[in-house]
Amino acid sequence: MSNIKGTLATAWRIAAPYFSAEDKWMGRGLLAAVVVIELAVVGLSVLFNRWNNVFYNALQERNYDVFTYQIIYFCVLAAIWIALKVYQLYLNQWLQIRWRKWMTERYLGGWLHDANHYQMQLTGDAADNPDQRIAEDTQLFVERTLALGIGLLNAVVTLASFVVILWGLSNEAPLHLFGQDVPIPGYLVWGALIYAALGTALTHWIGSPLVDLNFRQQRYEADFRFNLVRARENAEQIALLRGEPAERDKLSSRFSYVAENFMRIMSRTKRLTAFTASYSQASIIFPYILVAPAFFAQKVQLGGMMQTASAFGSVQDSLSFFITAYRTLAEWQSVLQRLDGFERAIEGAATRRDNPGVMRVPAAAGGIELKDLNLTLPAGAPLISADGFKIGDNERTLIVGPSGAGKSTLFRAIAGIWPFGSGSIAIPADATLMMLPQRPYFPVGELRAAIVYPAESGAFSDAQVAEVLREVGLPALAERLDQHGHWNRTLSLGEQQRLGIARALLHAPQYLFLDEATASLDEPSEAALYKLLDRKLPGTTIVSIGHRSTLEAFHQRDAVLSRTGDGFTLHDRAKAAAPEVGLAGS
Ligand SMILES: Nc1ncnc2c1ncn2[C@@H]1O[C@H](COP(=O)(O)OP(=O)(O)OP(=O)(O)O)[C@@H](O)[C@H]1O
Repeated sequence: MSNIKGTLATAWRIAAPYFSAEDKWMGRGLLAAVVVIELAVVGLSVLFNRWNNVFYNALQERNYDVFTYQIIYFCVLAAIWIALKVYQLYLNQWLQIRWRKWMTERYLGGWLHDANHYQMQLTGDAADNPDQRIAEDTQLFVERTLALGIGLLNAVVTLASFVVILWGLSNEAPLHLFGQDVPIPGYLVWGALIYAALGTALTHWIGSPLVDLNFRQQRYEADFRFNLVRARENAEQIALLRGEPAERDKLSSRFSYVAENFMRIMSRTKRLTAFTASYSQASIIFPYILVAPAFFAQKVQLGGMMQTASAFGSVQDSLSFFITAYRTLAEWQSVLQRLDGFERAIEGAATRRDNPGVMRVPAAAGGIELKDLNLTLPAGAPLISADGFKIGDNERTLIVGPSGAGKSTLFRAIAGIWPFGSGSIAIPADATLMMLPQRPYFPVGELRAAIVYPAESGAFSDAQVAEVLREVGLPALAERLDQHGHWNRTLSLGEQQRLGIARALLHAPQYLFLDEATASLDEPSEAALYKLLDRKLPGTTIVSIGHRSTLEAFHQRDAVLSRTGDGFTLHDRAKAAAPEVGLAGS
């Protein structure tokens, strides 16, 4: 019971916000229309039920006039029923797409707000495969919630209407056993109730493992898809390393989880279907068995018996709602669990972002200052400490240190996406920062948009883009600005790094952080790019991470991460006299 309450509370938490959002009037209006149509459909089924009585009596009495009248009456009812069904589906789908659009935008907003998506990945929150949650689960949630909600409404209203009819029919055709009337008021209603209650309990008993199995199935499918995408994205590496057999084994093993779990679903579904199919077949003859004694004792006409069978069928259908909807319910519950986990993961990421261990505070003066900073890994192991380390405006600083010391993590903390640790990073309010990694990201699409990312495609003129391309040594690309492509795949890493510098030149941030951003270039090209940065971005503070000693010449200041205890400490290194070819004054 508490499980049902919990599930309904979760469903409400996920579903309700749409109906009080900006689109609420449209959403409520469409929902109301769908509900009203459903009620009208139930009303029609009551009329159809009465029609049974009159129609079959006319047949029994061979009354041609009543027969033809009833055929015409049936056609009118059927025409109205068809129109209602058509519009019910149409309006239902209209509501589905509006609701889903709203939910998708909300989830995209939460997931891609600040660095929530990164935080969720960092801590491995219970939100594997967000793509599946946003794309597939929202669609399933909206569709299944409406199907189940409307189905339940239909079941309740049908039950109420037909219980009354069945009660009346029980009086018309009293239970007749062994030549005697057995006066049980509403015995047809009780018969239907007992029959459905037994069926529901057995269905739940057989089908309950399906909830968990469906949940797992979705996860295995998503894992398999994710690994296929990774293999596609890393095709070159896999081909160069001749990693195909390893990939094939890995993918086959992922798929074996999909197949094994599916086999379990199949065997469970087989048992469930065997039961539900027998149950629904039995329910066709069950009412005749109940009424037959009264019919053969001439206590009731053929029409009465047919009406009873039809009413019994309706009561039976509505009471068996849970049985027929069991698979949908199981799937719906898994979808609920996944969306709930996703919403919680977004909330968790937002809470961590709002209460980070590492505070970013506005710097009173210019520059960036690391105060009593202790960065840790997500699990709490110490990584870097730095206290009173200040990077002055316009300064060019090179940070060196052993691999894995935490240099990139320091950049992440300065960018505000690494919350683990303590202390603070003072940085001017509204400062513009740009991080250039070793492997810059270019969205798939037009080259122009890939270069100016994350700005809009038209934020810079073609002349500006062409100019920086020429300066970074890629003049040929200026001819291809309109071309669509997967630039991370087609351009060499060196070209990608040049494009990264081009992006920095266009955006001209106040603070530019280069994390081995020129490491794939030869030393003369790297030197040329650093000189270009110095010339074109005179007001920009530059902090670089690099392993090459030749980089020192382009920075006024060297900082080093050296091991102290379990972690590393950031401190200045006395700079050896370097030839004046560097940025400062070259
Ligand atoms: N999300 C994470 N979860 C756990 N450990 C992490 C995570 N991200 C980074 N690390 C670990 O933190 C340490 C520092 O990583 P970081 O990338 O900052 O090193 P780095 O000094 O930039 O190394 P390199 O010079 O090789 O690029 C590494 O040991 C890395 O394995």
